[in-house]
Amino acid sequence: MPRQNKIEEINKGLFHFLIMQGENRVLLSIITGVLGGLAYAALIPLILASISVESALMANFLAEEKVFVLGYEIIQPKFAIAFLLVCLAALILRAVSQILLEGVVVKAASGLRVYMSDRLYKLPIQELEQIGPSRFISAITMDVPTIAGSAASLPNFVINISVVLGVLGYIAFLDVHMLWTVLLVILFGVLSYRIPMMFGQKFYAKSRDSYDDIQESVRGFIYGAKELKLKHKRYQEYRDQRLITAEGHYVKMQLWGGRIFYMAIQYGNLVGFLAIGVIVYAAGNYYSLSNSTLVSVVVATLYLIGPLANIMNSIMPYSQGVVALKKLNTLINDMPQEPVSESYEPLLCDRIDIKELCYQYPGQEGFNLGPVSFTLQRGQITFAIGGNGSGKSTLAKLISNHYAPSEGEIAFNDTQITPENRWQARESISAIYTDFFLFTKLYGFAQDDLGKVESYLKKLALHDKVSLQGDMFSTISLSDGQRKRLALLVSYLEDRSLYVFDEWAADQDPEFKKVFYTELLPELKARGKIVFVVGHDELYFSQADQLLTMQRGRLVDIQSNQSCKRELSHAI
Ligand SMILES: Nc1ncnc2c1ncn2[C@@H]1O[C@H](COP(=O)(O)OP(=O)(O)OP(=O)(O)O)[C@@H](O)[C@H]1O
Repeated sequence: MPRQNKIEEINKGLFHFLIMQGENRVLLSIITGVLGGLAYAALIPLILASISVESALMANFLAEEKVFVLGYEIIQPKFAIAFLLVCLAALILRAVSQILLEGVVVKAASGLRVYMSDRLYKLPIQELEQIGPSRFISAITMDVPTIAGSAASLPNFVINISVVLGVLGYIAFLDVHMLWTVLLVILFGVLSYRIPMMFGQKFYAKSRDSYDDIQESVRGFIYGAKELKLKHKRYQEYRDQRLITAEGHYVKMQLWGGRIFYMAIQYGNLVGFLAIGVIVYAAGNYYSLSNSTLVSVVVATLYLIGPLANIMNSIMPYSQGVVALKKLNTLINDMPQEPVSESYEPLLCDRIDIKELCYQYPGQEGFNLGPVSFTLQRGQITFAIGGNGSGKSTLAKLISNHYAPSEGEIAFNDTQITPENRWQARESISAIYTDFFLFTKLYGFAQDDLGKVESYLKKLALHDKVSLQGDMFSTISLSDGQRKRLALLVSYLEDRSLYVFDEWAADQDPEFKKVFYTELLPELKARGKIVFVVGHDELYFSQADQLLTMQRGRLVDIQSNQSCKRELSHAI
């Protein structure tokens, strides 16, 4: 099964997911864990047999020559060697079990992070915006490590279960009534222990929900740092109403969850002693156990206390893992995927026909775009203008195929854009939005493309600031306007059919604004590109071959080249 599909097994539960990741290694880890646990359990009958030699068989076995080590006489050397070998086996098997699973868990956690990033790539932009970054960051930085942590406790759980089973087997060998007695006490302990654990898990689930709010409020401290520093009252209110409220809820839920878990764990730790109490004060007498059998049963039960406590203790990380897994699965289920494209070959695009295009933001009633119809032509510059919130950027994101239309169609030449060919359509587009992201490295370019960087840096007046080192920019610590110019350089290098600029010139100085409108855009036009510009720079409307005016989501006017020029002379 391909690795990606194996990661998708996450929705079938933690254990299933692990098995799918580690194939034989998880099973091998369980087998070595079981054997290691049994070896550990075998130590107790070995010790008890060594100190109470009763049977003739045993006496025969012990009849041997004396052995000295460092001047000390070793009594029952055969038992001593067996003891040493079993210790060694327990040590090696338990370590191997943990090392094997740790390898699976670390790789599974890494696979999950990569999987989430791949899912983000396939997530439509509108859902990405709707879900918001906090949930993704919490999932990757909190849920994945919690799931990994709980999965890593599996060998410990298996080892301790085998120790308990092994010791119970020995108790059964000593006296079968004592086995039922101990089993009943353990069963009662485990069942009664589950009740508080269920409540504890509920509190952990609630605390996990608050963690998304904490993440969101920390984002405010990072991205709103300047605004917060300029007004102490704003900081205080934001801190109290967002961070402290979220933290308060998180801490409260964590503490309640922790209190219940720790009380339950302590109670769980007592179960072994409870069993000893029942044996010593009631069952031993009731079943007329000999003194030596009673001592052996009590010692064996004492030996159960540690493993039982470990089993109980591993339930807490497991519960937290279950909560994290649920949270991660909910997020994954909220992440629809765009269909995978069979080809990333750019679509031919000399003309774009927009017909009766409509768009509504998911879950937003207030704003509807469209229906709008117009055509974009190769070698033409189209400006989209209009007031704030009139729908220009929304229209740009529809044209650049980041949003899928609610109704209507977009056709590149005569090919209608569908979910199946949308990835190909995107390969014909280069876009710079107001929230653009600049990668330090020029990813996805051939070495030949980079030859033009030097001349573009000069054209964009960046050659004094930035240079290309290999395929990396020497710096991207630039002013906002300069960073946008660098984004324009990347866009130029891409050499696509359609160029979309959303208020690109808004933070350029007047000199460079002029360069952009009167040199760079006409140059793209001369190269036969389709250019779609969102902007408010009336002074340069004359550069447009087509002027689209938006108002409250409607396209209220389309002017062609000549009327654009008339418009400008009126404005002047
Ligand atoms: N991510 C979003 N989620 C939900 N609704 C949105 C989102 N972005 C914009 N809107 C809604 O769409 C409307 C149009 O926004 P859009 O960004 O397209 O306007 P615009 O014309 O580009 O404005 P501006 O000139 O201010 O950039 C807004 O009034 C808002 O109600």
